[in-house]
Amino acid sequence: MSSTGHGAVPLIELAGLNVVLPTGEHSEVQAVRSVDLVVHDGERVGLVGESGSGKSVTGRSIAGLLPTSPRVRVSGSIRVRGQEMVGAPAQAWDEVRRRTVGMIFQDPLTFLNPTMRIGRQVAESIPARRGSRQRGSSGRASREEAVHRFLGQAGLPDPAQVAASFPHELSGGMRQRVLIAIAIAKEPSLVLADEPTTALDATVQQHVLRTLDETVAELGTSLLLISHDLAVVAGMTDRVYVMYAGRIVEEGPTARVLAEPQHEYTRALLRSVRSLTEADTALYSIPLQTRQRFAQEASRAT
Ligand SMILES: Nc1ncnc2c1ncn2[C@@H]1O[C@H](COP(=O)(O)OP(=O)(O)OP(=O)(O)O)[C@@H](O)[C@H]1O
Repeated sequence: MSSTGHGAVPLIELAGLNVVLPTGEHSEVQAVRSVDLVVHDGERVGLVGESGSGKSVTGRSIAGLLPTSPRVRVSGSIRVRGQEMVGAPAQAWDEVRRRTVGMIFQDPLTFLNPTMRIGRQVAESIPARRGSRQRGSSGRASREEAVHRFLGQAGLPDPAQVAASFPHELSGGMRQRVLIAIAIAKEPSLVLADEPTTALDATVQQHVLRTLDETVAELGTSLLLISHDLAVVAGMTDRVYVMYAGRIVEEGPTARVLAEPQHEYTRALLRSVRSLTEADTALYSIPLQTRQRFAQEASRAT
């Protein structure tokens, strides 16, 4: 039993992970350096750090979505439910993405197929095993019902209309909710959200984060939330990793890390949030409910 009281096999376990990426014909960058990171079932974990610190490359490693160039070098260990994935065949990664990890990225337009109606894109991420029992028109009807339910769960007010739309017909906030619907339709064990609201304006950010917060809670899935915004991560996670220059520099319960940051870089991140708070613009992106929870946890931790 681990110190966090969870079972012995974590959902995700990175151990000593290194990732080197080519940046030019004769140059490369080590984006991830000796990273240890664990996500247990049902946990909400944050990965925070400034732009370029290696968060996305870490997230992509977990989803098997690193660039395919032979010059990409990955060493160390990536375990998904105990199964070693470094060096695993592409089909094994397909399986992880189909069953275990649902992803939400910053830019929905690069993820969505522009020529396919939203309904079909959501339907395609529903595992086949669920539709296979009912064939024919009743199977189609129940699939359509499921698509509408997932779109509704992701906070889209008129699921039927959204399902009939193409991506370009929706607003940025709606497209981001579609990504949430696609991610949860797989009933994944982990929702991996990489800067899910960074491209949205503040009010829409707040709504989308609240939806993500509620949906993850409702489904009981784990969450790995990647963000440069400490305020967002503070409001939605129980444990946080702080990343700087490819390394994890600090890890712990979110409330403790915020209340007693050990690393100078974490203190600097916190100072930037606090100075924004003074200007009354910080925490703008945190849903009210989670902001209150953060405030309570922070006061308990001090
Ligand atoms: N496909 C890629 N090819 C080459 N280098 C890359 C690639 N993706 C990221 N990098 C480099 O890896 C390092 C880490 O980038 P990463 O995107 O993980 O940072 P990040 O913390 O997620 O920041 P951001 O939020 O800006 O994406 C950076 O030096 C970046 O330039």
